[in-house]
Amino acid sequence: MAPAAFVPAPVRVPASTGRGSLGHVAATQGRRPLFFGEGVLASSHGSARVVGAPQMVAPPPRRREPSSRDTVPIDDVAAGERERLEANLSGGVVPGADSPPPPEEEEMAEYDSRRFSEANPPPPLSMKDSMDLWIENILVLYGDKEPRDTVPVAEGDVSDLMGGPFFLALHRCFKQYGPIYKLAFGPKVFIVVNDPVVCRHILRERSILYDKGVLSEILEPIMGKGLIPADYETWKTRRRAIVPGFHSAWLEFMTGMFGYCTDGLSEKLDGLIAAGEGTAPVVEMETEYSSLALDIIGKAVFNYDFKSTQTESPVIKAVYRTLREAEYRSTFLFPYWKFEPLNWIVPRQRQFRRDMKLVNNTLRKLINEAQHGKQSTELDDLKRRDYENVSDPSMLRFLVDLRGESTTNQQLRDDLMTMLIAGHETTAAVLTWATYELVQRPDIYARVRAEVDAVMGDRQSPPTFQDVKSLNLTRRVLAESLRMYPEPPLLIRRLLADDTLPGGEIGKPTNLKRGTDVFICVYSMHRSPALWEEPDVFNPDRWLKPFSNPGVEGWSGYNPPDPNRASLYPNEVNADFAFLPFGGGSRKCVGDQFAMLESTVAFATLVRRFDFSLGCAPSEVGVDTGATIHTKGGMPIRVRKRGEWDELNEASAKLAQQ
Ligand code: HEM
Repeated sequence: MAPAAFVPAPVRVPASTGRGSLGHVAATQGRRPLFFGEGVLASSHGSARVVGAPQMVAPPPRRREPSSRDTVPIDDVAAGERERLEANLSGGVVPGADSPPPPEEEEMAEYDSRRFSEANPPPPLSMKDSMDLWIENILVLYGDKEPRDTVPVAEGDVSDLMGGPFFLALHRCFKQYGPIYKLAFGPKVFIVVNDPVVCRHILRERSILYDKGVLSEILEPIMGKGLIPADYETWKTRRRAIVPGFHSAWLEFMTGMFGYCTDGLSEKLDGLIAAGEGTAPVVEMETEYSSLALDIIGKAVFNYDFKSTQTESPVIKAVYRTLREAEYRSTFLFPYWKFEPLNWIVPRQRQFRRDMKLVNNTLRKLINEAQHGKQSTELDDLKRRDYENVSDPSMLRFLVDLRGESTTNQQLRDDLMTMLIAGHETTAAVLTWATYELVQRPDIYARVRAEVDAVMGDRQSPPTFQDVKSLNLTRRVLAESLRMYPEPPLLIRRLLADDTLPGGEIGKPTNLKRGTDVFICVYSMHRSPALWEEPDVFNPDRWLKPFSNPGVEGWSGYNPPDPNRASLYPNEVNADFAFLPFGGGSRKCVGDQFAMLESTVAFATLVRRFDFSLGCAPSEVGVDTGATIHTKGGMPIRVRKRGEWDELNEASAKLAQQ
């Protein structure tokens, strides 16, 4: 791909805390890296061992036309997921893969990627693997060994990376070095990729070769063996059990619950407006969305009403601190909390232990109650359950009742905790940034309002599952928010066998050694001028147009989803891995449809009842990161009763004349 694609473009993001750019370009093979320093980013693991592995060059990725299996009808979400999963689990590389032909046995080295399949995963990394990779990197660093790849090395100082949100620092690197580059901290090397073809390879075609690496180490103390950090065998079993839980009857019932919980937030906003006595209050909406998402996920996952939009309790506080700790830890690439004495000395760690105890006790109680009322039921009967008339419609109940699934209470606790964390801040962030963008575009806001009015008619009740299917622009607004603010902005992987990344946009395959840590910077890919027209502009209508980029190898072009048949929301498949709001491949988010339905219902409900405008200058909204993209100091939104914001009314009037 021509380097011109990476001419720096102004990135329109809210004011960040980031500083300066990373020094100058280091030619790939020449100068040695770089970021010696505090070593904050050094991971304790992450190296590899190669036993005489011949370096293979993968064939160039073929252009892949979307096939019928790529689109998942919303009415059959769980079935589609299961089909995908079963195909993945049935052995061999994931279907649809541009995989090389099977090699001759004697050609295969110990960690040759082609040897492995879902049925025969690569062995976990050992200490020796880590040492081997470190030694190789040190030899390369001192010029005693040729690097095995030609990937540019981002040079600079570690403080350049640490001076603000990490993903923004990576985005600066992306603009300087292109779609694949390396961050090197002495002997510790991270490969950063932002190319759809390479992402497809890592997430789908060779997903078996990549585990969650440092992310698992960080999250394991909180999530245990939940899906995100779980070892492969546990993940395989639990994902099989959990995915069918998101079946369409349950999602439909949940849609009603999303509306019910949003009504709680609406009542609170009504109260604040009334208390303002004529002055529209400025409400910190990031916090409100966070409370709403907590209420929803608590009800959905274990039928627990946090009522956090209305009250505060010790459990809520403990949950929040635990969630914050999970986020805080995911910004550290060195798991210092694994050093046990610190857990007793550092006040933050002591607080964390107390919080975990309280949260675990609450979860244990709920799990015991669910086990008590266990009614072993076939999957098909669970999918036909009359959710309107069951006392506990939660995911926990489903997992306990599912016939043939027997698991420990500890595993259930880990499953629930993982879903609580994974489904909370992510959804809150989508709503926060969608609001931020929309209030700056009264023209689009007026159209969303008109759409919601048209679909809802005179009904005051929240949107239903059927309504969501008609809220086309509203759904595109949320998809566009996820493009501009992907949650999380980075995906983290570690390679478990030697592998060759396809050329992708840089046109050259890249050889990687077992143990290499890889970051997929989704944020950069979603804002790449090579893939998106005016990537920094909020334009929900971009999702209406098919487009393609012939400059990108393997790019088959984005196909807008067909609302009559396909997934209601743009996704990684119809965008051919250029859009990764929920990841992709076998580790794709299990809660994607749940989250999008939730955001659509909440957003439409609020748009119908209130006029939101920004309570400060756009540039005053700063960006920060944990696992998701947060604001630096909140999202101040002026809240008025519907019809009281003049600019929006004018835009609506103009729209009516057209
Ligand atoms: C807008 C909201 C959400 C976003 C943007 C989001 C995003 C993601 C992404 C990008 C991944 C893949 C991570 C990776 O590949 O490393 C993921 C995984 C996951 N998400 Fe979500 N998520 C959201 C909501 C939810 C909800 C509501 C739930 C549960 C109810 C959930 C549960 C999970 C789980 C369990 C995984 C791990 C899947 C696995 O490894 O098999 N997420 N999510």
